[in-house]
Amino acid sequence: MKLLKVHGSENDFYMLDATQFEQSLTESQIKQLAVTICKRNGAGLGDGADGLLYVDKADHLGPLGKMRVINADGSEASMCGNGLRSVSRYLAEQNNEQSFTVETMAADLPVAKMTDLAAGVPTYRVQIAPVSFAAAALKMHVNREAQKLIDQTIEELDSNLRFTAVAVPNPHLIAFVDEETIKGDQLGELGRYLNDGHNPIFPDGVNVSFVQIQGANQIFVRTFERGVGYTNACGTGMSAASLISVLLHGDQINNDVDITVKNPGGMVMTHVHQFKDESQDTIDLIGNATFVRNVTIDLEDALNGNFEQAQFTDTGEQTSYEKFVASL
Ligand SMILES: N[C@H](CCC[C@H](N)C(=O)O)C(=O)O
Repeated sequence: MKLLKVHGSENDFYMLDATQFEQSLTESQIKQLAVTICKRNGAGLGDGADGLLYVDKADHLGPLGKMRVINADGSEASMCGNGLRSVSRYLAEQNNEQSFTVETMAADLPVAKMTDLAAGVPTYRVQIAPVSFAAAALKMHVNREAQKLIDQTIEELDSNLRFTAVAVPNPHLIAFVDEETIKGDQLGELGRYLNDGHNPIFPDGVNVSFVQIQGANQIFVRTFERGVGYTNACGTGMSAASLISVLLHGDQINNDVDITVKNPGGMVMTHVHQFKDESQDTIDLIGNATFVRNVTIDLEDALNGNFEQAQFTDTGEQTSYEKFVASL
């Protein structure tokens, strides 16, 4: 079995092209594979990963392929912004196309190859959509079943932070904080509680992001992800944060201009397209699609966590990415 180790802003994944198999994997094999190979601290395949990007033939007519996202804990997400850039690059190079759509759980999304952000840093733009502020779309129960949460405190939380919740379409909870707070572990405390599997607010969990406005059209985003924990970056989190920044801080962060989004893993650009009917809002996410190494391992070995025979071949791209980050 061939895997590619990839990352978007150091949010790293194993990418598996399912079309290599005669026989498709079963749902339980896909889940078991994600949980087994993503383990960190030497317990998984190589350096582990934040999740598994499962690429398959599209069901719909038109898209060049389909992306599924399995978190490190085996839960499936409806969307993955950083992962979609690597999937787009993979499909672009396989099909010699530069602009096309990729099928995801909720929508067939337009993607395109862009000018490299830096030498040796392949760069793609992906559309993040659909957007919804509805509590039902977020599976959120706050403030006595409020239909939306826009820049408000959550009564059921002992926190005086003001939050906004938006699905893109995976669920995100966003709060604007100062530099000191973004460096602390209040984000982790919130993230662990809201993803404990039985809290009454987000029974299905939620990705939680703290956002610091750093200047005109410049933000810093740190995310505690559902099903993963702290990640270096979360593409849908940075996209959601950009949309809410335009909504609540439009004097500093503007609609329809490129926004620089820094994160612990590097930097991406976003571009918010806001419409009167907010359910039509979309966010473009532009950033690296780095292929770090090729991995070959027997499927049964990977499923059983026997990694000794795995073969790793580095592409050399990580050096270029690290040079890019050092230049920020
Ligand atoms: N890291 C991904 C998000 C994964 C979302 C997953 N954590 C969930 O929604 O359960 C991104 O770049 O958008």
